[in-house]
Amino acid sequence: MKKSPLPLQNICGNEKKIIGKEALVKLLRWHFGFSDFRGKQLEAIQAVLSGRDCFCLMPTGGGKSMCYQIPALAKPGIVLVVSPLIALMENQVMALKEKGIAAEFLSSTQTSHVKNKIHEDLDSGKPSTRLLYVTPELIATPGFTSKLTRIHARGSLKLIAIDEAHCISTWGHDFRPSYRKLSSMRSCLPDVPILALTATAVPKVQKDVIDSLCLQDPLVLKSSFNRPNIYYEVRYKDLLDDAYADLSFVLKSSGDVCAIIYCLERTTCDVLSAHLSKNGISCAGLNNKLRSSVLDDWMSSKIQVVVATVAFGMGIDRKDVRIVCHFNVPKSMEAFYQESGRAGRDQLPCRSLLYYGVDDRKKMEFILRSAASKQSESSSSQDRLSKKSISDFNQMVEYCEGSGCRRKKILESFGEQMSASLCKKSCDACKHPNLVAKYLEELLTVCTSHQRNGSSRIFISSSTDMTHGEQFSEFWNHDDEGGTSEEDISDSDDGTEIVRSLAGSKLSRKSGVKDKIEFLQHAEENYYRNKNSDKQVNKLDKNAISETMRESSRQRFLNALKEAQQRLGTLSIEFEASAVFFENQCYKKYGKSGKSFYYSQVASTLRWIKMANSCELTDRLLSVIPAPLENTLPKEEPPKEPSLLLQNHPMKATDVELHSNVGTETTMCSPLQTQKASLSARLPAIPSFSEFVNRKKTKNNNPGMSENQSPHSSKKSSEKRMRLQ
Ligand SMILES: Nc1ncnc2c1ncn2[C@@H]1O[C@H](COP(=O)(O)OP(=O)(O)OP(=O)(O)O)[C@@H](O)[C@H]1O
Ligand SMILES: [Mg+2]
Repeated sequence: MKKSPLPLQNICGNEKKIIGKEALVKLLRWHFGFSDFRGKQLEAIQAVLSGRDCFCLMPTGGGKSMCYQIPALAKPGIVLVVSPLIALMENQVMALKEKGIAAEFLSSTQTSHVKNKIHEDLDSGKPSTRLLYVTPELIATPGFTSKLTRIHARGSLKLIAIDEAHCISTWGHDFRPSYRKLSSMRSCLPDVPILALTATAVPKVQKDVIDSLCLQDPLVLKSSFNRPNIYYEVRYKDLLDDAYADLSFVLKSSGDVCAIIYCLERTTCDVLSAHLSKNGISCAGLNNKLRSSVLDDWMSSKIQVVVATVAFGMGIDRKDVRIVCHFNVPKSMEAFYQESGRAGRDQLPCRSLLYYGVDDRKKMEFILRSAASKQSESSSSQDRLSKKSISDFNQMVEYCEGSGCRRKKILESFGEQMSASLCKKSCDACKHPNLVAKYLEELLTVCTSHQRNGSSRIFISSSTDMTHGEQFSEFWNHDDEGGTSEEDISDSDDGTEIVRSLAGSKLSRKSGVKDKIEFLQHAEENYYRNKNSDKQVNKLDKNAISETMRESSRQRFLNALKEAQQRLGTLSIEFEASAVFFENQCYKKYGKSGKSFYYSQVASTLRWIKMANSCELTDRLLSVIPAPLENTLPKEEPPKEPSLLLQNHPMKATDVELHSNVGTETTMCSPLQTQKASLSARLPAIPSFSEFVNRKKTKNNNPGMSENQSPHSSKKSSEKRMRLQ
């Protein structure tokens, strides 16, 4: 049941004075049911309520959100919360609304109807909204800045909270270019206090955050990074027969506990989650398509184990995570600390498990070196980034390959001194020192013998595609952030673009060492060539889809279809024409939007081909290419509005007829048609992301309109929406 807000008369007032602890605790109890403040919460709250800037460094799960949620309830007016992820904003707003607190968020995922209502409230002079969550991209738009200035002029803006503030620093592990734009807030809204919150800030990042946000004489609050309830442990892949089986065993023997497994690549997530599920573990891989449903199932304990890339979890508040496993070595101690810190937010005992492999290490080193060059154009800052990311990663390697207390290593990497006795045997190195020493010795032997045999196994397990130096991803590229988009793109696979874009290798397990070395040399040459030529390429060209890219996509479709044939046996399709068809579909849908979207569509179609059975494949191709399949498709049709393409296609009408005939006139159909009919009944056409979003928007905007209803009437608005994307 919703709780009405605690009357504020006794506590509120716009004047900048310290509000007493008692009144604030009363708010905490009334709205959140907690008996007292934790750590430095109270100090942070009192500081911002008195109008002072504050930099708040608290460990993951330490309760940073409360530092801006209580101020929102203590005084009238709005607290603006800048958050890097749409999923994170949605979760927090939902949780606050359930408590009866007037919180809203603004993002591109909302319908214009919802957005308008929020804007109406903001413009109303006396807004009822207490907490307004926004993305950094939105803050930077001139329209929103002037709106904030107006709200502020009316005296209704009382605090700006910047969550995950380390994203502003290029020294941080999760740098977001869009966060840089927040530096203008101080000049636009000079006397509104700013609260910067983060769980990860080495001294350099801390200084960078404070400087970049122009915090004035901020109260700097720091809590210890120690997470005493986490047991830290490393397992060595090179010493295990089968790391998958080992992880299965660990999870099973821990009981049906809640866990997050982090992998470097999405393909590993899929394979690993399939393996775990086969072994009876309640588990799902968090890929793009299933993203929100898996997240919902995991948050509501329908599934216990989620296998995801590191994009998952920032700010996700499931308290009872008992195991966080890194199946590949993380890129830095900061990243590792943040991710492993998602375990045990309820302060109860939990475990951080890291599977370390020498191959993984080499792969990550390559990725980081290449990523540094991609991120920066000036050679000096490139050098700096490259050195920094490699030295950050070396800390992680030392954590795994070095002897001594793991906890001590974590804390020391954040500049915190700790005596080994503080660990109280809560890491494998302190609890089983002899065993860990033995493992490290064995690891050394394994590595030496690899080197002696010249059989470095770099990249052998990668399955990501990399063709002609182009990387394929199903998600938006953060390169696009600096573009023209006025809205946020914060729901992309956050923070992983570095890894994602460079993790690929087309070397298979079967390639010989010579091939691998040649490939690496080639990659290195390409990398330096691109590095120089990139400078001359403007944004527009970078986003254009060249004929070479298109050809390579066709080739990828062809390969995927041939693989599908091997997997499925006979496939009665014409391969080349089908490959051209699939590529054309991607190009038609996203040719104008640019290569990120185009790749996104190519990648998801490829994944679909890899998973489809022969009926599904035949059906998809039959529904658009008149049988017999011929290579007669126009190669360069202008892009059309996707939903109309689908809905208006002549074959769609046949689909509907066949659909309605199922069970009555099936004898009239050929076996293939019968198959198609039943498939039409089971399988709706796979919508692309934009189709999905547009349909959703259409539905929301026209609640009376059913999904099957012809969209002709709304054609104009659909086109408009497409243009906006
Ligand atoms: N004073 C308190 N007493 C008890 N529980 C609290 C208190 N303050 C916050 N919590 C709870 O602690 C959990 C973690 O809080 P929160 O999500 O704000 O952490 P955080 O510091 O933002 O973590 P992260 O760095 O992972 O985002 C939440 O479930 C929250 O309800
Ligand atoms: Mg948080």
